[in-house]
Amino acid sequence: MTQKFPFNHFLKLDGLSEGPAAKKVDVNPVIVEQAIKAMNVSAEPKAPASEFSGDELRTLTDALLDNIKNLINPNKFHAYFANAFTVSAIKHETVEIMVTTSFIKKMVETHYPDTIKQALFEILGKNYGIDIQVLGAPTQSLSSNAENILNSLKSPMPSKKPESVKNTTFFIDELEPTKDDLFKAIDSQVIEHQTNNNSNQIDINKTFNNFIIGPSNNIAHALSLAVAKDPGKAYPALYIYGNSGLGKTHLIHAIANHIQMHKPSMRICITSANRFMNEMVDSIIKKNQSYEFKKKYTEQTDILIIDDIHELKNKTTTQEMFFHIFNELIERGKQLVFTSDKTPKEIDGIEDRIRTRLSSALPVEIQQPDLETRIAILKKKAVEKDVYLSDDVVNLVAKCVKSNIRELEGCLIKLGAVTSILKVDIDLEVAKEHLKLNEELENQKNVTIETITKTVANYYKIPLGDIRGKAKTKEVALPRQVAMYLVSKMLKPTLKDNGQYFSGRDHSTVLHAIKTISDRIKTDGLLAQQVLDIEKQL
Ligand SMILES: Nc1ncnc2c1ncn2[C@@H]1O[C@H](COP(=O)(O)OP(=O)(O)OP(=O)(O)O)[C@@H](O)[C@H]1O
Repeated sequence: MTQKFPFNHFLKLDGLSEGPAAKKVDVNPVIVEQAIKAMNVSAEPKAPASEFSGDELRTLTDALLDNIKNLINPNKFHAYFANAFTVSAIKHETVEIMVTTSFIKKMVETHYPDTIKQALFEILGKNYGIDIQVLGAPTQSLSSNAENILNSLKSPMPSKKPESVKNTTFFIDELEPTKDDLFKAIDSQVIEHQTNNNSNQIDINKTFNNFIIGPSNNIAHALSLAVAKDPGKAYPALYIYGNSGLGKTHLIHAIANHIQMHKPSMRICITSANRFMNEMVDSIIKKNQSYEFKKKYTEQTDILIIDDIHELKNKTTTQEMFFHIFNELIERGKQLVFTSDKTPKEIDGIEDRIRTRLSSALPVEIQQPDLETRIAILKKKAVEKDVYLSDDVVNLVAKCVKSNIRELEGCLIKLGAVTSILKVDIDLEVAKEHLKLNEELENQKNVTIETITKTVANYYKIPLGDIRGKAKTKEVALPRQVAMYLVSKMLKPTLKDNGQYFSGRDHSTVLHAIKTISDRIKTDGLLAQQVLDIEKQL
């Protein structure tokens, strides 16, 4: 063997084998030795075996980990190196490295090749290439014998060690197959969050205070608050509708929490259409207590809130009961609130008399939140859940997850779990990897000042030239302001560039337009809706 680097030098370094980088675990040194030897047996007859012995490779691994530990963030070191990384061979000018999962291989290859090469240079005094493989994955140079031994290393060590190896310790904890378990733990935290549904009781965590308001939900929020402040009076029946995960359930719990706090004597009944049906079936069929059931909802309820009312479809007996309860509560001046993912017209399988009752309620839609609202929601939830996310990670997630706030929350839960379980900081790469986000795809939607202004012009049915031109009539003034507002919001150009496109208007005109529209959409529901519709088309 030709010694091509000062191995003797680094073998003499003090404390290498005691480096804090790796946790000590008990392993069978005979198996380890066999594994390392086997890894060096090439399936290709011409490929040379490692130029170094198992002991030397182990010492090199320790030295490398010690060195890398000083070069990178401790959390990242813990996640990608401390329990996951070993030098398996050195052939010619290349150091072969084994890691425990393909995710780690990808992260190390993407982010740390230079760090590893620098550390190798510092230890070995010369430049080496690196070749990273996943432990247990078939590689060209591993013989089947080596794979068998690696597999035996990956399975848990027998709890009883042979007498001869007691008290022997090596730094081989990268062989513990724990990463999969960790990822499963992360997934299960997300699933637990998604399926946690307590809507038969008032959820004290869903209040008006932590409901973020934006153009997509400001009217629903305002009407819900009005109902909560003056139940049974302002709007005796409110019907909140919109797609899944946009905050309907949050709002009904906010109403209930507000009433409970400010009018504690009022009796609130919050349920879902399915629970209402199950309770009814239970009380009528099993307990023969139809009267008690009806009494509970008519005489003992001041506020009846039913989530997912569309679930009444095709349930004739439940619809019948609901019809009577609805009428009686309205007659008594009580408050009713419903949510649904459909308008009353769109619900199939309900009787006309139910449809007309539901249609008599004040309808209000919650729409898909815009980017700013999504960012605000993420930031608020991150603080609530004590997960630190940098602004660029928040922006990335909000940009990629558009249609559902529950999904946005799911991302946050996942990132929180990644931080606490894998002990890594969340940066853009980690977020993209774990959430499988593709920012490039989002960016491919080529929104330009031209496309925004054309979309506004089409929406208001006026020629593009008029919006960009000098005319100051009422018909074009508002669309032009909307266009300037959207250009500023979506593209963030300078005020000068923004005005330039609109016949060279100056920065104060653009500033005035942006302020006018952003102020007005907070109070003018119609305009808020128009702006939202245009944004959706872009
Ligand atoms: N504007 C908002 N501010 C803060 N959190 C929100 C907002 N909108 C929705 N959320 C949160 O998003 C999650 C999903 O919302 P919610 O359960 O109210 O949706 P939904 O419209 O009732 O959906 P579904 O129809 O599937 O029941 C909840 O955890 C809720 O707290």
